[in-house]
Amino acid sequence: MQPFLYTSQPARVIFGAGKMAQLGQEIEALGARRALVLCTPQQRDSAQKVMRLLGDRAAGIFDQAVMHVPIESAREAREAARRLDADCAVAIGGGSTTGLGKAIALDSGLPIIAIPTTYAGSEMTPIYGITEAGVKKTGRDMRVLPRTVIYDPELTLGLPVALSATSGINAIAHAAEGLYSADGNPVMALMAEEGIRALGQALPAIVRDPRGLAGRADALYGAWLCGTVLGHVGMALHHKLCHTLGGSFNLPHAETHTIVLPHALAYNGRAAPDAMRRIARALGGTDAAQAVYDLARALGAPLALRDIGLRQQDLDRTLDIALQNQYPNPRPLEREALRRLLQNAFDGTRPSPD
Ligand SMILES: NC(=O)C1=CN([C@@H]2O[C@H](COP(=O)(O)OP(=O)(O)OC[C@H]3O[C@@H](n4cnc5c(N)ncnc54)[C@H](O)[C@@H]3O)[C@@H](O)[C@H]2O)C=CC1
Ligand SMILES: O=C(O)/C=C\C(=O)CC(=O)O
Repeated sequence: MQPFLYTSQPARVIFGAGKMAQLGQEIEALGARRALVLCTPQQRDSAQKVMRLLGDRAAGIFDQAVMHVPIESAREAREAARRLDADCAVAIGGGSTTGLGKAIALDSGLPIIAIPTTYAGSEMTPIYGITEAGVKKTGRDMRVLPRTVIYDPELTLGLPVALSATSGINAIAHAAEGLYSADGNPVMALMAEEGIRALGQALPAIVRDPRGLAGRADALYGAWLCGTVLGHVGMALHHKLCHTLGGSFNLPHAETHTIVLPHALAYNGRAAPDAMRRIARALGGTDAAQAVYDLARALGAPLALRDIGLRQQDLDRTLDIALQNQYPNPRPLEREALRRLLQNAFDGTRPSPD
């Protein structure tokens, strides 16, 4: 056993079909009276359901959550919270909506209740991201960690199959990098392997039967575990590359993670054999990188960066940005090998050990 440091973060998690009905009690338990409900324009119906559920505890809806939290929408949401005299916020949606709640909490300390409807995992982390003048900055601050999280699989029944697949692999990426994190620990390793296992079984079940509650519940369970890992330990090369591709080329978040992960794992394979063994075991394969690639292919997910809007001429710039700052990674960052990694991800090649 290697030496480790383990710090746990407070979490109140309510899990189960129909559990959204408990929201009023949870707001009361926080000592709050007026909730601002946050959502994307596409999920306004869900926010209206929350409003009806809350009755006179509902302060209003702010429905302008967008991916990567542009500072303008963060400012508008903060202003709406002040104008409506909200003393808490309920974020119903994926990582973009939770991220907007975090931007409010960072500024005001307002407690957030998260009701996740994708598998991105932001609800379990003290990580925030805000985009200003085309540059996305992320940071960690305990003020933004949602105080209560309600996982209700019924709310995910309408998540399109394509987004379910890529969002699920976004979650697997948190756990995979958690397994070789520079500040990993045995508790997070247990959660990571179990999270990958749960998602590896649930995602094919969702593709077969998108409205099957059992598959949806298992995927949300996996997302909770993987999100917890992201919240507790540092990430590495894979998240750095995806952050660069999302922030600088506006590539879609979950799809980018899905395409890059097998190649990042192939790059790190020899430097992190124990993590790779655990990832492969969790997915029932023999090679971690290939098992993730084969899962994505079986789910019908995109496999090549060229298919989601990146251009060949963007690869060198991606590499330059990703190499600007050093960060912990099991294998040192080697320019030529990383360029090969990016080319393989661009082409969608099945990875082989690098
Ligand atoms: N701070 C953190 O710890 C983390 C932050 N993120 C951030 O979250 C964002 C991505 O979040 P995602 O969840 O991937 O996407 P998202 O929150 O942007 O959602 C994608 C789309 O799916 C819709 N949607 C969500 N749930 C749905 C459902 N159940 N049924 C039908 N439609 C639904 C949304 O309204 C939106 O149009 C990125 O900005 C990423 O950086 C992601 C992971 C962790
Ligand atoms: O970029 C953020 O908002 C913060 C972290 C993540 O998005 C994690 C991830 O890349 O999935």
